[in-house]
Amino acid sequence: MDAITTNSLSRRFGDVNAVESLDLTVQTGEIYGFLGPNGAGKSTTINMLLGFTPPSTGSGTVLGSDLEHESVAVRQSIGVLPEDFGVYGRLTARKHVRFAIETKGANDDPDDLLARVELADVADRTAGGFSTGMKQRLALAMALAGSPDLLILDEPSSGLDPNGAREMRAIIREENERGTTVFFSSHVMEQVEAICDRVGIMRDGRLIAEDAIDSLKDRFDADSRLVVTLDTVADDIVPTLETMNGVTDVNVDGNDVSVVVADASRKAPVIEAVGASGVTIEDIRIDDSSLEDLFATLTTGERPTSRHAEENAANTTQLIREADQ
Ligand SMILES: Nc1ncnc2c1ncn2[C@@H]1O[C@H](COP(=O)(O)OP(=O)(O)OP(=O)(O)O)[C@@H](O)[C@H]1O
Repeated sequence: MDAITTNSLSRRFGDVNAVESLDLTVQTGEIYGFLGPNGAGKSTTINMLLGFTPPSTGSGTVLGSDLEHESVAVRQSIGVLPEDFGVYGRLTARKHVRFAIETKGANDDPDDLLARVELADVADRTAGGFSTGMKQRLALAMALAGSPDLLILDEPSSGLDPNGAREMRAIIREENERGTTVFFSSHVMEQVEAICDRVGIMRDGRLIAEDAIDSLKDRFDADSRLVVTLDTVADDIVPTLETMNGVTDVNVDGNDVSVVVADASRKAPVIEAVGASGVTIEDIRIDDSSLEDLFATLTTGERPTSRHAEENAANTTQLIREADQ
């Protein structure tokens, strides 16, 4: 049995097709990253999986239960970290987790779950005063109650500092090793690339690509970037490289010449051409296309150049900064 299946699942809000004809299969035991830019339809999909938002058309199952007509059974059997988790301000962290355990009919020790998310020290504090990251950790502890077979996490690293994000990844891996299927949405590519078996990429309500990350990179013929550090950068190096077959972009930053090649086999001729210009090569670094570049390619329709990749990296940094605040 697959953990999640959807069949032409669609949801309209007025004129907006938030999700359109979504056919999704999440296999039991995998970590599936559900990607897409803001407004792509990720949360609407998750809300339909959880029975919070009824589909306009289409159907689906979660752990074998119908998402529309058996949503209580669905929510009972899975662990959920919702997008906007609201705490009960006057209840302690322990009471939150105890409530989740009771709801699931489980017998976990609340303090064990709080320890897993590094909140053991604040178990007796009321959650109203928790920071965004602490609330996110508390939500994760609640999602883990009852050792669910499926975790559905909406932007799990949102609000977490880099340490928190790393711990979140470690918990996801541990749960997965225990046999839990994990479905999580994100627009922070680094999170996804680090832990997912497969990813699905949404754009404007549609699933535009779905595969293992390496297969996606191969399929979309992802770029490779080569950074060559020289003792001096000759004036004619950029025009020489730009006219070479397979070179899509050249940039100079100090003594670094960054060259993007559309096909990995074009790297060697680039290095030869640089060497033949009479300068000394001090270092060579190869940066194969990251998921960030691939994401930009698929979700903006543009083929990313180095500049785009830098902007994407800056966006990621900005997201992480925002998450830290
Ligand atoms: N309750 C609603 N009423 C009206 N429009 C909605 C509603 N919920 C979602 N939408 C619209 O549906 C589209 C998809 O939104 P959704 O929240 O699913 O995207 P998302 O991929 O989760 O985005 P984000 O990464 O920003 O959370 C957007 O255009 C959004 O404005």
